[in-house]
Amino acid sequence: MSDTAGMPVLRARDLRKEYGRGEGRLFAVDGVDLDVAAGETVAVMGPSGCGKSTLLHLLGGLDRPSGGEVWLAGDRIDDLSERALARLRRTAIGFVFQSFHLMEELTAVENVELSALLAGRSPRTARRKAEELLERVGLADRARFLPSALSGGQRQRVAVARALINEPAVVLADEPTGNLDSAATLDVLRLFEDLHAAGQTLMIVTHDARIAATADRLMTMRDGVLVDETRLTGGTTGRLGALVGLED
Ligand SMILES: Nc1ncnc2c1ncn2[C@@H]1O[C@H](COP(=O)(O)OP(=O)(O)OP(=O)(O)O)[C@@H](O)[C@H]1O
Repeated sequence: MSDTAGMPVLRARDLRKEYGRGEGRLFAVDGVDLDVAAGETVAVMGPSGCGKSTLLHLLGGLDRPSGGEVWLAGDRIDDLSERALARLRRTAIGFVFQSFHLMEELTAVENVELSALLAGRSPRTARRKAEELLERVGLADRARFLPSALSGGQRQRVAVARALINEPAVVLADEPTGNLDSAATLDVLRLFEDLHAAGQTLMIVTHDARIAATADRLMTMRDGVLVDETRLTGGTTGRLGALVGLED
């Protein structure tokens, strides 16, 4: 990686993604510029279909842009080879999805350590780090459970542990609480707040204003473009708890 002092962790310039041709052509992302600083939590909101997931996929190298540039930790990534991009996805970016995307036949600890093994860590190191992370997300006692024996909130916490295991420059979360009830939502939000407090750079796509309220910055998207940007005071669990209405 290049010298990253002062560089945003994530940068997009005139980022575009179009689908289809002719009459059916659709600009899912239509010229997005953004910078996310180290340690910042950014929330992205907007109506269904406005391009939020597409934007996140472009930023995380899950999808190729039709135009524009993506920079991660000082390096341009949109023009990398498939092989280099795959390595980057494994090591520099942590993804959290709405539907968790856990391997059903693997236990919680195996799901978490798999990412470290794929990134080339030794089995012993991968297991140790996976166990530490499960402890950090409050699931030390569920390490040997299969996903089917975990609640939605617990599954998402396993997914967050998995996203963190290779110490990514940024965690990209796409509707991380979209499948969760209020109590589980609060658990996952607390976890994101802990990550934020620990200096993890985070970008969270959400429909949930409570999540957005915990971010440093809220970006609003419409028809493939960022139409508004608001700097927030940054969330705390206490404020969040009050918002969710589940705490004193
Ligand atoms: N692979 C694809 N092929 C064609 N069109 C697509 C594809 N993926 C997304 N789109 C279209 O691009 C637009 C943006 O989709 P995207 O999933 O990014 O929106 P979103 O804001 O994340 O929506 P939601 O909030 O409902 O998840 C939509 O109109 C969608 O139908």
